[in-house]
Formats: sequence, structure tokens, C-alpha cells
Amino acid sequence: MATYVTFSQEKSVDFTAIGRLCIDLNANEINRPMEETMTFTKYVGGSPANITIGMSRLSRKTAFIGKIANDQMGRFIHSYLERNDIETSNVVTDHSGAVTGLAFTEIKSPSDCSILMYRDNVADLLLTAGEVSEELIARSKMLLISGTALAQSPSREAVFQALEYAKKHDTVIAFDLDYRPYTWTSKEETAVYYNLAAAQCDIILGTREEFDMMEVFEQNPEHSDQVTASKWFHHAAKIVVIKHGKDGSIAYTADDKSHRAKSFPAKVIKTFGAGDSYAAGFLHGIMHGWTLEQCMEFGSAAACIVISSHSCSDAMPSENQVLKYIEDCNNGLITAN
Ligand SMILES: Nc1ncnc2c1ncn2[C@@H]1O[C@H](COP(=O)(O)OP(=O)(O)OP(=O)(O)O)[C@@H](O)[C@H]1O
Ligand SMILES: O=C(O)C[C@@H](O)[C@H](O)C(=O)CO
Repeated sequence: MATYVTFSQEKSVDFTAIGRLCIDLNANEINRPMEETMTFTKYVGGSPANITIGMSRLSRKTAFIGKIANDQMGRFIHSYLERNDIETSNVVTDHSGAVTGLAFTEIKSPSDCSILMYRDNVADLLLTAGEVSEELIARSKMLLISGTALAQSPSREAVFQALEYAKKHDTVIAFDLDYRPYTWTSKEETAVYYNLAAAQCDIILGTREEFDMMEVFEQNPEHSDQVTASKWFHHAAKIVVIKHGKDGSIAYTADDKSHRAKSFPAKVIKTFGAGDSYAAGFLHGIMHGWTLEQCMEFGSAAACIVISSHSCSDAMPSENQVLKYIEDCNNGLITAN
């Protein structure tokens, strides 16, 4: 069996992510537009936070590098991380009066969902390079970076500093592209910073549309996944995963192979959170040394569990829940809506 990435086994933390810690307010009245939605349930959110919670539920030893507001929302996030066994030694508190980012989710139908973001003066984008702990990254087997943190200084520099420490200490780097247009000011700026970061990463995960956004200076008129993936093997990448929603995903590897796994049926409540749970499941499998097909299958099933649930973070499944979901699908017990 091919091993595409290897981890330093003497390190004490499996997985550390850097980026935003926010709040999701998910509409309770589903199948309705936001204009008619009256009540919401509060969860911890932010893509890298969701992935870290997912890894922790899968029994990985996890930590987070980020900045929270000095308010009730910030304290809610901090205590949720602690309750989920996520190390918070590098979660710093802002003292400038910045606020917690809010994501109000609109669930119009299982396939028509959107997110209304409140992200002015958010604490997560104020993390500085000097606040990133080299010591934590040195004892982490994997570092996950997430695109939104690259959108503004000083958080942009904090991510590049984290990449520098990860390279120095032989920490495997995963990049979830997590492209949220509202945080960025121009297509060129977005592509330049995404490309600079991706060039340093061992594993890159994104949707077709996210990779398209990175290709503004390139020729890929057919939007070919193979062309997209090949570019990164000239840099540091060993695995590039390109996701296609319910049509599944393809993992490309530096040995010129592509790997596919089936996706599973789901009784979908909302689509957001699919990518975060997929990432947690996939990376958990990679850390186990499973085949890429197994990693993708596990990620896809984890995604189905989250999209069949109301929340993203709180619904992240355990390993047994994912295995049971796969078994139930294989026995025809779960069908799509
Ligand atoms: N409707 C669906 N039914 C079954 N599986 C799905 C569905 N949507 C997504 N998935 C699974 O989740 C994976 C990731 O989904 P997707 O490509 O939508 O990521 P994403 O756009 O990053 O997600 P997000 O909406 O969280 O940003 C897919 O590869 C697939 O395995
Ligand atoms: O990433 C965000 O800021 C919002 C998420 O927490 C949200 O739940 C989502 O979009 C998941 O992909």
C-alpha cells in the first residue's frame, strides 16, 4: 500500500489548526427564507474550528491557534473547545474591542442553503505572527491552514509564520481552501495569496470552484482536475483532493494516479458543513495510514452525517458513528431524500 505522507510519531499532538473561531446561528425554521426565520440555534463555527472539533470527535489529540473576542461569545467558544478536549494554550484573547464573527445560515431547502456573514472587525483576523506558538507546531503531527485567514493582515502573516514553523519542525501541512468571497477584495489578491500558501502544503483539499478561483493567471479552459492537481506536484503537494458535492471527490497523487470513492446517500437537511466533516474524516484516515479510497469513503460518510444534522460542529461524528453509517448504507438502510 502506498504511503503518501508520513508523520513523526514522537510528537504529542495529532492535529493543530490555525484560523477562525466563530459562531454559527443556524435557522431553526428550516425550508424557509431568512426573511421569515425567527429563531436560531447557536453553535461554535468557522471551518477550521469545525474540522478540529471533527478530529477531536474521532479521538485525535487536537489543538487550535486562533484569536477570540473578549466577550460572552469568545468565552462560549473557549469553553466549547475545552469541553471537546481541544488544547487552547494558543487561543489568545483580543483586547482591542474586536468582535466574534457570526454566520447566520438560511436553509431554504436541502439543496438551497446560504450563509449571511457578519464579519466586520472580527477578532479571528487579528491574530499576529508573534502570537503563533512555534512550540505547539513543533509538537504537532499535522497543521491545517484554512484560506479565509489569508484574507487580511495580520492574520495572513500569522498563517505564513505557522507554515514556516511547520516546515522547520517536519509537521505535515494540510490546506483546506475554504474560499469565502466576502472576506476578499480582489480576485488577483485572492489567487496570489492562495497560491503562495498552497505551494508549501503537503495535502490540498478544495472544491472545483475553489481551485478555479486560484487559476486566474493560468490556462485550464476545460477546468480539468488533472491539470489542476499536476501543478501542485511540482511544489510540495503529495495529495490533492478535488471535491464535487454529491458527485463525490477525486484524490490525485504525485505518482500520477487518481483515486475515487463512492459517496453515500443522505437525508440532507442543509449542505454546509459537508466540506469540514469530509476534511476531518479524510485526514483522520490519512493519519491512520488507510488507503486513499478508504479515507475518501470515511470522509464522505462523515459528511453525510453532518449534512443530515442541524449543526456543523456539534454534529461531527465519532469513528463508530461513521462506520455504522457506512454499514447501514451498504445494507440499504439509508436512502437519499
Ligand atoms: N448532497 C450530498 N449527498 C451526499 N454526500 C454529499 C452531498 N454533498 C456533499 N457530500 C459529500 O461531502 C463532500 C464534500 O462536499 P462539497 O464538495 O459540497 O464540499 P464543500 O463545498 O467544501 O462543502 P461546504 O458546503 O461545507 O463548503 C463530497 O465530496 C461528498 O462526499
Ligand atoms: O466557516 C464558517 O465561518 C461558517 C461555518 O461554521 C459554517 O457552518 C459552514 O459554512 C461550514 O462549512
